[in-house]
Amino acid sequence: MPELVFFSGTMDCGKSTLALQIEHNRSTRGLQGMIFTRDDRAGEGKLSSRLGLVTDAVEVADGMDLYGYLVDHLSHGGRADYVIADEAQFLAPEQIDQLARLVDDLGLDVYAFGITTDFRTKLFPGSQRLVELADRVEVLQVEALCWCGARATHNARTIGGEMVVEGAQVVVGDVNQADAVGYEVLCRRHHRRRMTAASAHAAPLSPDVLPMSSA
Ligand SMILES: Nc1ncnc2c1ncn2[C@@H]1O[C@H](COP(=O)(O)OP(=O)(O)O)[C@@H](O)[C@H]1O
Ligand SMILES: Cc1cn([C@H]2C[C@H](O)[C@@H](COP(=O)(O)O)O2)c(=O)[nH]c1=O
Repeated sequence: MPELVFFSGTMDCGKSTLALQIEHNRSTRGLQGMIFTRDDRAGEGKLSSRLGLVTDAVEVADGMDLYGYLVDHLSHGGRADYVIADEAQFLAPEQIDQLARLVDDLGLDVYAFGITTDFRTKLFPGSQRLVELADRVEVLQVEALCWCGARATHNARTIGGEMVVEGAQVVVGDVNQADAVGYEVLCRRHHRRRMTAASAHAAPLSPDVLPMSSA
């Protein structure tokens, strides 16, 4: 049965890498994918991973009908055996419905990749719709870690290393941006306390650091 799968996790946990691996494994077996993305850091029409891999993709615009785009592609002699949608948190809820329709009406597997919540821990509308509609939600196996060593579960936005809690929901950016607006993944405890690596290291040593085993 074709499926709509939502692969989710924090920033920097390997979502785009997995998207590229799925694409590689299928394309080397002669299958052809339709790859959608939106606002990838590498630029328009790109799906990129921090491991250095990049592939071309169709840049999704506001109001673009993803179901209509596929039907048009197929009716003009194009081929698509499966669909990948990266940075799916940036898609509108209607576009997620269109992805579900690709599964149900065209019988295509659709693999969507994205972060679930924003820097204020609020759901992105596209991710909310994916949680509502997906056949499966898969949390990535590779754990991103908070500076304290615990599993990172939340995304913080930072300016000069300090966490901020106000601003637009969408600001394209990256982790490890020391000076500019950037992002850092944190465990919930340190997200709640607004403790980034920079602010924690500026503070006296505290029990917030996980104990290290001497074994
Ligand atoms: N130099 C490196 N060596 C090994 N793995 C790396 C390196 N740089 C990044 N990675 C891996 O790539 C992951 C980020 O992959 P990426 O697909 O860009 O993440 P996402 O799309 O979830 O933001 C990191 O969690 C890490 O596992
Ligand atoms: C938390 C958060 C993130 N973003 C942006 C920052 C990046 O451009 C992407 C996430 O990309 P990744 O491949 O998962 O690292 O989302 C944002 O716009 N708003 C936020 O709150």
